[in-house]
Amino acid sequence: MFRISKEFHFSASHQLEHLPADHQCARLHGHNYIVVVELAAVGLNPDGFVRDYHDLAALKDHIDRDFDHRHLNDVLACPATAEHLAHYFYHWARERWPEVAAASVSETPKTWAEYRP
Ligand SMILES: Nc1nc2c(c(=O)[nH]1)N=C([C@H](O)[C@H](O)COP(=O)(O)OP(=O)(O)OP(=O)(O)O)CN2
Ligand SMILES: [Zn+2]
Repeated sequence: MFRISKEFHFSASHQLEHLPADHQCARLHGHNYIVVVELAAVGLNPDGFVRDYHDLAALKDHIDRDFDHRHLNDVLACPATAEHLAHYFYHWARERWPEVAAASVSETPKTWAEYRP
């Protein structure tokens, strides 16, 4: 199995309003997010790729347009946790590229959430 991944960055605010008021993440705050999308294939295409990294430019465009410097509570229909973001980016990418196997989101240098069906 071959696996490739590409990383995307954006900065955004969020507020986890469902958490208790004394939880720090119930306050308005922001992160420098990292999104990693992983693609996998048993064989390579004639170019020797799982898929050309360049094909993933549409995800960068989507992130730049709809996530970067946005308030994520206004973007997602569910609480903007790292888990929900990973789930969202997995499905967005998988609808376009069948090799997509997982998506991960980091909010801080110490935390990662992954969605992998
Ligand atoms: N499972 C999850 N837990 C938390 C999420 C999340 O999306 N999924 N999000 C938050 C906050 O939004 C934020 O990310 C704070 O994370 P935390 O690791 O607590 O950040 P700190 O920098 O304060 O961490 P310390 O190492 O404790 O300083 C919270 N939890
Ligand atoms: Zn946060």
